[in-house]
Amino acid sequence: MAASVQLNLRSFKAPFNLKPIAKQFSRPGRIRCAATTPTKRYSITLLPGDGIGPEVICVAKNVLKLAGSLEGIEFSFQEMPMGGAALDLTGVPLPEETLSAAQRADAVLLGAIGGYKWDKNEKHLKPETGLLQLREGLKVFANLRPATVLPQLVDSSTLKKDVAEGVDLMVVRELTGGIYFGKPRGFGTNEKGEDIGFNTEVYSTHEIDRIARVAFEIARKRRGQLCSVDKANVLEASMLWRKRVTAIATEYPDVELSHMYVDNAAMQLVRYPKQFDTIVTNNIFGDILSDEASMITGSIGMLPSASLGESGPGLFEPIHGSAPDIAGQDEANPLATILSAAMLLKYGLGEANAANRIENAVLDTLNRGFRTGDIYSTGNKLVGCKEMGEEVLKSVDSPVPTVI
Ligand SMILES: NC(=O)c1ccc[n+]([C@@H]2O[C@H](COP(=O)([O-])OP(=O)(O)OC[C@H]3O[C@@H](n4cnc5c(N)ncnc54)[C@H](O)[C@@H]3O)[C@@H](O)[C@H]2O)c1
Ligand SMILES: CC(C)[C@H](C(=O)O)[C@@H](O)C(=O)O
Ligand SMILES: [Mg+2]
Repeated sequence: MAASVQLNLRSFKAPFNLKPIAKQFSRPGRIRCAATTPTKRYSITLLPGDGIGPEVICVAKNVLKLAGSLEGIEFSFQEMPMGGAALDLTGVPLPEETLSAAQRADAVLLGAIGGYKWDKNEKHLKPETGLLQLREGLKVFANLRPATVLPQLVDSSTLKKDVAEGVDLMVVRELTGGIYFGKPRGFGTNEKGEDIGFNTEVYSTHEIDRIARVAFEIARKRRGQLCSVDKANVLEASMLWRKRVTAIATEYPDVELSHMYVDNAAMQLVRYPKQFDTIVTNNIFGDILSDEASMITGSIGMLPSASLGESGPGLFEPIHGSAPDIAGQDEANPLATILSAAMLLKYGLGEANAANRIENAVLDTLNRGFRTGDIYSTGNKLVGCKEMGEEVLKSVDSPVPTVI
């Protein structure tokens, strides 16, 4: 039973009132036959990808399906190839059919992509390039990566209990700009005839302003503190970042803004993570800091994410990768993907009740002592990916209190 479930799920509350993005939270769903069957129907594009991707997606799909059905929601799932799986099948990491299926869907749930097999591929034939093309193609510029230390998992944190306990932060990562997409980039030769590789960190005012506004909106709905992380002591793109975030702050007098250099932020995250409420940062710093933040919570296998744009479907994925070292062994922790499905319901479809069912079920499963290897501590029940999924399904099925 989930009656004892207690958690500050602040990180999961719909964070925006930005008008364009807010549409995604209130999307009513399509009524198939309103008079007699109040079933809401949504189409979900599933992109299992590579490595542990298909394992965690299989589990999360079942959880999504059950939580939806208990709230009168029916899903039609369309599974499409992506990443290495798509390379093997079609020769490209993001086939046009996959992108257009994702664009047409109500929401997209991705497992993970990548693996040793494709590591030496040319850039345009890497699974990771497909992921960047997908994010760009869906125009999902705002990547929300909540990191919450669940009371049940304090002992799984690599940090001391008193440092980890109560951590509840949100990394707002800019996702479609910066060094990942900047030009020029490529390979060449320098004046000494040596090979060089180069990338460009570039941000425009527009790109910074829109992600800053998303972050301020989120901070406003959380504890009212926003820390902008940059490298403005060295990088021009960060100098503009700091200037624009400071300018946008005037629209949010109720939010307390601070700035921090990324090297210090990396250190502060393990020194005293409770100082952070909402962090806003660029694409690459957000990638790195969110992996770091995940370990405070116990495992990278716990962290979900939501990537949202101004319109169109959101993209929901765990922050971890394809974990080739444990792929195919039923060892993966599926909770990050299950919690990403909860974010899909809440942020992508505006279905907060079904999302709460999933979040509560995850807590209930942890309360009942089930743990995959990455979050295992003595006295708990060690299970694999599939069994963890089955236990979450049992918890979804039982009555759960609504989380406020
Ligand atoms: N969004 C994505 O699809 C994504 C994200 C990160 C990395 N990648 C790709 O994944 C591949 C592997 O990258 P990596 O090893 O640097 O990162 P990774 O996140 O795949 O794995 C890092 C470590 O965390 C563990 N881990 C990750 N997810 C786990 C889970 N759910 N349960 C238990 N343990 C888990 C792995 O076993 C590994 O030891 C690379 O090809 C990389 O490009 C993809
Ligand atoms: C696989 C890679 C392109 C991706 C990123 O860097 O964004 C991953 O690390 C992530 O965090 O989703
Ligand atoms: Mg990453």
